[in-house]
Amino acid sequence: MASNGDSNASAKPPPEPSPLRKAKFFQANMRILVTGGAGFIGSHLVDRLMQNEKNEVIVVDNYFTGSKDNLKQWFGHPRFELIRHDVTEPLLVEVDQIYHLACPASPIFYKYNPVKTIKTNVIGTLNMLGLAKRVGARILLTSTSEVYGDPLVHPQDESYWGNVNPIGVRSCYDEGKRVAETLMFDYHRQHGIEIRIARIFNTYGPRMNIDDGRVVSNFIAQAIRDEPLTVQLPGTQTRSFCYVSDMVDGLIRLMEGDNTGPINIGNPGEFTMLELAENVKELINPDVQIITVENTPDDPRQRKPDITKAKSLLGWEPTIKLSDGIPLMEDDFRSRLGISRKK
Ligand SMILES: NC(=O)c1ccc[n+]([C@@H]2O[C@H](COP(=O)([O-])OP(=O)(O)OC[C@H]3O[C@@H](n4cnc5c(N)ncnc54)[C@H](O)[C@@H]3O)[C@@H](O)[C@H]2O)c1
Ligand SMILES: O=C(O)[C@H]1O[C@H](OP(=O)(O)OP(=O)(O)OC[C@H]2O[C@@H](n3ccc(=O)[nH]c3=O)[C@H](O)[C@@H]2O)[C@H](O)[C@@H](O)[C@@H]1O
Repeated sequence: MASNGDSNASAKPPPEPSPLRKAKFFQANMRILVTGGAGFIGSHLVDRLMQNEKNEVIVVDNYFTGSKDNLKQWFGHPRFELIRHDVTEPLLVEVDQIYHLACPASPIFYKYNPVKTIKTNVIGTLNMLGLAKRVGARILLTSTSEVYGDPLVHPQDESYWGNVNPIGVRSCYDEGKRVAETLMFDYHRQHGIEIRIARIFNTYGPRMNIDDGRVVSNFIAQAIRDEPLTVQLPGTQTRSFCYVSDMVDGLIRLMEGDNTGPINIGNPGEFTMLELAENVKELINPDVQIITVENTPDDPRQRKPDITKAKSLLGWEPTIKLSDGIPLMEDDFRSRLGISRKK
């Protein structure tokens, strides 16, 4: 039985998986559902899952922030299926594992339609838990460091309950994810569902939307286009940036391991936004200007994961440092923007 590393919270055994899983001559693949699989992290996760020829991957996505383009390498593949579907509606598929990522992640997108963001987090997670219960699937939720709000404890470990504004403009996302975590544990305790919760810290890499609005994609696109890097005030706020391949590795280890979580997955290297801008300037365009602009309400002032649990329970730690990850992302952005390096 899985544990959260501290105690065994489950009251019931998990539901039986499909009888096919125990069939003597069963040859078929592990069927894996990835919600939000057309998005940034989801599409990289799909690439990794598809490398294992025992996996069949089903993606559902409503394309709000994701794109079919991120998955075009798998179109027509016999082990791959893509369904346009909104997770706020029930879904009937027969699967063994569910990676539940569907949710807009960039603040400008999750604040665009906050009621829909809440519905996606609450009703969407409820629907995916209902599916997990019906078919006996293991389900992993991609929660967020935003459950810690504007943290008063630094770095953040999983035992910290957070400092979250329940009525602010970010609440649709951070409170939404907190309720999603609650639902996961209630289904685990009440129905024995096998759950996994990853608390993801800021992740970056190729395939982020160029106009995504998140800080790394903004700075890289601005540096390539020779536009000033917009550091939101005060500029001393910190974030810790994890390269997407490390993130995907952590998510798969969590899914395959024996611990429910929540487990922080992120890179503990901590940077102020001014330092990040200086790094991007140095690596991509030493002539670019750095300017300060107004910030948005409730922006967390500091963020850095304590990854002791990920190290000890998953044997995971990040391998790619920011100065190596930024050039990899620059290559992708340059090819999509059609702007080559200056000679
Ligand atoms: N990238 C990060 O730094 C980060 C940090 C913490 C948590 N997360 C979580 O990881 C997950 C993926 O984030 P991402 O950065 O890849 O974001 P993303 O916006 O690129 O991907 C989210 C995907 O979900 C889809 N989606 C949104 N609402 C949906 C709905 N109602 N029904 C079906 N599909 C829907 C979008 O179209 C998109 O393809 C999200 O759950 C996010 O909260 C990401
Ligand atoms: O890791 C997480 O848990 C969360 O991190 C991000 O949220 P946030 O850290 O606010 O992401 P950004 O919008 O990239 O902002 C990071 C910092 O950069 C600053 N920023 C942003 C954009 C910009 O152009 N300039 C700038 O200085 C912001 O003020 C903020 O302090 C993600 O977008 C969430 O989906 C995710 O859940």
